[in-house]
Amino acid sequence: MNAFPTNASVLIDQVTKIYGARAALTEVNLHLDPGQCVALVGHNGAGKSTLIKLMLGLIRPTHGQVRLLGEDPAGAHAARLRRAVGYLPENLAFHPSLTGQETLDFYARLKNVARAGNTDLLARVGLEAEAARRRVGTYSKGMRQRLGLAQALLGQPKVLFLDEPTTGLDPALRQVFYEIVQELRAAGVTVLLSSHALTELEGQTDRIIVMNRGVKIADGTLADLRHLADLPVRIQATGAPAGAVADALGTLGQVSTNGHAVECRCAGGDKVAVLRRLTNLPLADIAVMEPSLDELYAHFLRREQAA
Ligand SMILES: Nc1ncnc2c1ncn2[C@@H]1O[C@H](COP(=O)(O)OP(=O)(O)OP(=O)(O)O)[C@@H](O)[C@H]1O
Repeated sequence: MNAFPTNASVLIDQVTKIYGARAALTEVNLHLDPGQCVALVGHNGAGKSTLIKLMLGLIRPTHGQVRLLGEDPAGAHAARLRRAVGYLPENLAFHPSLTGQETLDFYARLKNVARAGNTDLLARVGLEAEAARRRVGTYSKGMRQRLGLAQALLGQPKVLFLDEPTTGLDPALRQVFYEIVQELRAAGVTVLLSSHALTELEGQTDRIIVMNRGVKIADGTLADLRHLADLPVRIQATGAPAGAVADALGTLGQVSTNGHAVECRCAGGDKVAVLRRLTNLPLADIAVMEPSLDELYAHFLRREQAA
């Protein structure tokens, strides 16, 4: 475990998990630090849920070690450790005849934490008194997801695992959701969220871990992943003819037309030089489009399949 920082909230050290003849995870190494929001992305069956279950101590690795807040999450102190952890599963089913307040009180008892702050916790996730008094059976998908988040926040966890937390939420609610995640991160909470919604993760997470068929294939900040992938940057310019743009760029980039704009593609390392040349032209507007997380993800998968 020496390669990992000692203050990491979660350590996954050379972990392999085998079910029958199938390896769900193969020699995975990763660590999550306090105050970090990390996205775990990958296709269906990539091993995301298996990783979260290992971190929660719900299953044990076939090989390797898992540490949660410095301890074995499936070891002797599992019950105490779980109080320091919040988990929002992908599909959380609540009893329809309980109210929101009763549901949260029920989970507080299960987790053995005080119920005193539950009304405030419900308000924090946007379930005010009237909503908290309603039966969960009458809740919208968004309200159920808010209640799920409140359940995960019980006991002020130090580590939070959120499995596909924004699926089915409208954009406004997603915004609220990410605001809460930012507050938690600022308070030093470690947040791991698994998601298929790559575009919305941009700007919300400190790091992105890409899984494919049980193997970690990329791990870094968006800037790290962009640097590693070295995909072309697209620059759209309007107001100058394509010929003039192509002449200005020479061999620095490829030029095509996209509607009324001229699009230049260039290597990330040539971006600044290309912009310098373009700004000598009488442009009306210019936009730089870095490779999106979707494009990076597709790139890492392609690279893996080609290997
Ligand atoms: N309890 C189990 N028994 C047998 N195989 C399992 C079990 N749990 C997971 N697997 C297998 O392990 C692999 C990884 O599954 P996992 O659920 O971790 O993927 P995932 O990335 O969470 O997928 P999804 O996005 O669909 O939730 C898959 O091939 C899956 O079929």
